[in-house]
Amino acid sequence: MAEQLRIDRLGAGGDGIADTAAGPVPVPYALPGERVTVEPGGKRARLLSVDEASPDRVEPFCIYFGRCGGCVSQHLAAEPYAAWKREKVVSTLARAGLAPPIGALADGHGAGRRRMVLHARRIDGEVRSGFMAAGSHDLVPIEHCPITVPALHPAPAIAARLAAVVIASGKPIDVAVTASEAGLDADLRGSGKASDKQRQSLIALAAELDLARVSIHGDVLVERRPPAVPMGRAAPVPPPGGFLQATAAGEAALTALVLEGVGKAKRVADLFCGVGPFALRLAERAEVHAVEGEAALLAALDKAARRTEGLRRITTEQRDLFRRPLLPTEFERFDAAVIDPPRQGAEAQIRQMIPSSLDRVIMVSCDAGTFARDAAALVSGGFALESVVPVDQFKWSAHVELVGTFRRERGRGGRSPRRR
Ligand SMILES: C[S@@+](CC[C@H](N)C(=O)[O-])C[C@H]1O[C@@H](n2cnc3c(N)ncnc32)[C@H](O)[C@@H]1O
Repeated sequence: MAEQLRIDRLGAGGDGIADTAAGPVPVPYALPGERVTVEPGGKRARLLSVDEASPDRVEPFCIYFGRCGGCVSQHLAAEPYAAWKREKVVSTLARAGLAPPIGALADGHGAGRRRMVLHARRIDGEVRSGFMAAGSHDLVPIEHCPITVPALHPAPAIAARLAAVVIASGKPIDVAVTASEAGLDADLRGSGKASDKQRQSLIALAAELDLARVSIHGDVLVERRPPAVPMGRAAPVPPPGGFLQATAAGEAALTALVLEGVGKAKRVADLFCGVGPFALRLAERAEVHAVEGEAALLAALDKAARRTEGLRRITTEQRDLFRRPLLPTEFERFDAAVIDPPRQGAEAQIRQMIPSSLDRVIMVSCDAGTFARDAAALVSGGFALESVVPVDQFKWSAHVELVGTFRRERGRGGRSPRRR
């Protein structure tokens, strides 16, 4: 039965929250101050109508908003949106006992997302592609996603054509499509091994659709042009489906903060370096040791570094930094370390940094919770958290990236640096 609620606050995931006598009730797409009618049930109530709208409510620009599970906050005006995202960082750090200077939310969206992972499925005999509905396994077919760069607007139709070659009835296919300088790069996953006939059809489609590269489960079927992504003076070719920051603007904002944090350091360790967006730019002024678990990402970085003139020396090391973090003695040759771990953070690596000779650490993170945990460990180990800047790379989602700059406090722990 429908009921009326008053929304009290905006939750971390973007739902409006009504604090009722029975506990908090999350209402997707509702805003603080609004009176709404909802259908209760499950973990979240369903919004039926907004009876008194917030002055912060705006018209969502995407026709799929509310059905597609990608964006959660297109209905919120720009200023309260930025305040909500920044506040997520402020409160998460405060819960870990940290109150550093926190900058304004930096734009990381720019021209839009340069990669999208589309799901493709056969619906009524036709292969369609799109995103999953919020909190469900239902496919919402889309024509184009307006938060991607224009080059990706044809991607849903392309993904459906590629998936149709390998799709078995009922089984969904994921197609990661990346916009590169040389055109679109598509990687298909979920189909199992493709037959020779299917591989030939995909190669023919790559030519028909003028794609730069097509791969299946990371195995390149055809590379018509190397799908390079410029990073400073260099332009690595990321391996199929390999990690890449979601937007060029986000990568630029994160890199600018990394470069600023590293300052005049002459020897820098770049941990969890990926394909090298930081290492390749840092090497324009410092020697870099780049460490990463995935061999294909490191190989792309190494190849780009060797092809680029005028860079300082970049050495690479494949290493599982969860199981085998760099040890305190290994940091003796560096003036600064950059660390950009996956969502789960870098607990083991941070523990080894504390008793090292490092006096500058720049931590990039896509998860405020694990950032707060790791930052608190560094702070109790003798580092000061000098600044944090939240970066909005995944605009209109609930995610926020952040960059923290740490400097060792004088006389607080750490080995003496080796004399050079
Ligand atoms: C958030 S991404 C950052 C990559 C890079 N800094 C960038 O900006 O593109 C995290 C990186 O950590 C790598 N990674 C994940 N687990 C790892 C591990 N246990 N050891 C080393 N690297 C790992 C991933 O392959 C990925 O490249």
